Amino acid sequence: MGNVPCAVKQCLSYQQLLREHLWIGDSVAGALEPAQESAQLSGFPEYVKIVEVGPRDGLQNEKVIVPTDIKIEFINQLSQTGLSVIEVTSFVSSRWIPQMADHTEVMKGIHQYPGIRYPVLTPNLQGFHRAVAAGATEVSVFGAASESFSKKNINCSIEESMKKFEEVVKSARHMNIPARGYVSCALGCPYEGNITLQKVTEVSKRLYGMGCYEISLGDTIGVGTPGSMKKMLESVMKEIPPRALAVHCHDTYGQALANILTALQMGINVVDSAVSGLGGCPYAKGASGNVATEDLIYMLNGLGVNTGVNLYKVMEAGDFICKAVNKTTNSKVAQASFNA
Ligand SMILES: CC(C)(COP(=O)([O-])OP(=O)([O-])OC[C@H]1O[C@@H](n2cnc3c(N)ncnc32)[C@H](O)[C@@H]1OP(=O)([O-])[O-])[C@@H](O)C(=O)NCCC(=O)NCCSC(=O)C[C@@](C)(O)CC(=O)[O-]
Repeated sequence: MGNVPCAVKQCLSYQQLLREHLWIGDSVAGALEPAQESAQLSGFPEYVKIVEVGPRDGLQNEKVIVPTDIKIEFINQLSQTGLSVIEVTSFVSSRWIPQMADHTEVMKGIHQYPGIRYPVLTPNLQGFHRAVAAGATEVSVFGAASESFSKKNINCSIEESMKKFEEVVKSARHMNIPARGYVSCALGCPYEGNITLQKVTEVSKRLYGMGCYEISLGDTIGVGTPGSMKKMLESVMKEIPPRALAVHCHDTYGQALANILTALQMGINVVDSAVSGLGGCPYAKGASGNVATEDLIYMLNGLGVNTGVNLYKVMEAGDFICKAVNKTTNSKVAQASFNA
């Protein structure tokens, strides 16, 4: 878009610019548009499912409470992008996470489109029952491989958390509600530093064994590297098949895309990300946002991997939420596109 004259740019909305001029440069065109089947590179999955966590992980750490109608509009916009999974909110204590206090209103207010799943976080039975009453049809329990993080985040030990999660997953199963499991601190803990591979594997195995259909391995503080990601996955994959694993990478040290690439090469085909790279856990101080969905799609398009997601529409949703929360996007792709 560098060759679009400035005067022209000012007359056009960014949507027009995106639609009409962004793909002028041949070098980026291949990655902005979904790849042709023939462009598929070997060694990567044909399709990657993106789990969009922006409305939940992306917003939970925002200090200023985002109005409920903005959250609903944000989720409704994301539903128009081709994403098949959008994590919408958390049924947690509003004393712990004030930003998620409107979980019921958000859940009831969004338009739930057929074919799209809208999971929510539920740490215990109380949260689960409230989520179901609000219309949730998929839930996630969220544990940690670090004792200290578990206590800080959900106020109980790993062992205690497993008992609560078992109750949730059992109840979910009786109601035919799929349950996903998170393992935080899979590549490092803000309180304990290194976490052993054995512990990450053990917690993952327990969540999988109790009936979580997918285990999302969280680099909560974004300290992982392709090397540590590889070792961690090798260990976890001894117990859980790759098709039941996802990666959830924060980008604090700028390694998220490289870590995801490593995971893809190892057979993972589910990746969590947040529009505009929003996000962070209030109990993981200093950690930056998730990998930006825009950057992930750009990379996957370039690899010839199908996601079914429209990058332009995701950028528009990212622009909407960034303006609403008065933030600049952390997505490099969005920055390059809007500033070009
Ligand atoms: C887990 C709790 C609720 C335990 O909180 P607690 O204080 O230990 O709970 P409790 O069972 O002792 O009950 C105390 C009070 O909390 C209430 N309570 C109890 N449960 C609920 C509930 N579900 N919803 C609403 N209220 C609840 C309960 O009713 C009671 O209210 P009171 O009688 O005092 O008025 C609390 O610690 C909490 O809410 N923590 C927030 C955790 C959180 O949301 N963290 C961020 C998400 S995790 C994350 O970001 C990481 C991830 C997933 O993205 C992956 C990665 O990056 O690694």
